[in-house]
Amino acid sequence: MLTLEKVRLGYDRTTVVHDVSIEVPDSGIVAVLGHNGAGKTTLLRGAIGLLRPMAGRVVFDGEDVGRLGPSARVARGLAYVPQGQQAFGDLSTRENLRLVAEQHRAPASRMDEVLDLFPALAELMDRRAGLLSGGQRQQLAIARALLTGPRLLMLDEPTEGIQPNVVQLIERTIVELAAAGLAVLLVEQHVGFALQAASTYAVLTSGRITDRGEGGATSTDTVRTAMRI
Ligand SMILES: Nc1ncnc2c1ncn2[C@@H]1O[C@H](COP(=O)(O)OP(=O)(O)OP(=O)(O)O)[C@@H](O)[C@H]1O
Repeated sequence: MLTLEKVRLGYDRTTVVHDVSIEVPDSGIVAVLGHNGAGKTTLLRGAIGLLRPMAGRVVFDGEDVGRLGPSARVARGLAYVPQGQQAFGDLSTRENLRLVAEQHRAPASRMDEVLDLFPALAELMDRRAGLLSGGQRQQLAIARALLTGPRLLMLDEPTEGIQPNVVQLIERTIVELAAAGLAVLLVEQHVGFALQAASTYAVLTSGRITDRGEGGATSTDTVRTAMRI
């Protein structure tokens, strides 16, 4: 579904991601694992169109989308949940959701499905997003991405800095979404859940892929060695 072909990304004259190739198939979870500063966020920013590739191609459903901006890529079925539980803090949960739903002409049934996934949000519809906990705001951020009706969901460290009970909920939801047919590209610095849930993984070290293979707990030792942990 999404192919990054020898993609080079960076800022001004600094190259951060060096000719990286990654294939995300039509279904299942692909994990990109790497330490802080490895270039994981930069890679996702290139995939969604916040950064233009300096070299290489970003191909989605056979189309080279490398020159398209984020809205055009979202319209084609890509969605991106950045790190840090972003939402419009002054708007309520409902307003945050409605903004996306209206912009993407989401049918009412999609809103119902999303709220079924995150029942806690349904109880917090009138609360300002700025007053939500980190875990609640992360659920809101994923819900907003799902309202765009994606076929591929890209998540940047979705459980970072979140209380443990919500971590489990988010992990369970990611697995459920993937089981229901959504393709997922999950970027993580922690090996545990991401590797276990993934069909395939790649280790990113200083902007280069240093190891890749099949997901699952059996790959843990290989990945830990590749990441030097
Ligand atoms: N806007 C920017 N301008 C210049 N350099 C940047 C910018 N954003 C990130 N970088 C640099 O790019 C490198 C990779 O950062 P990136 O955020 O992609 O890594 P990461 O693997 O996602 O790390 P983390 O887990 O800390 O988010 C770092 O050296 C960082 O300082």
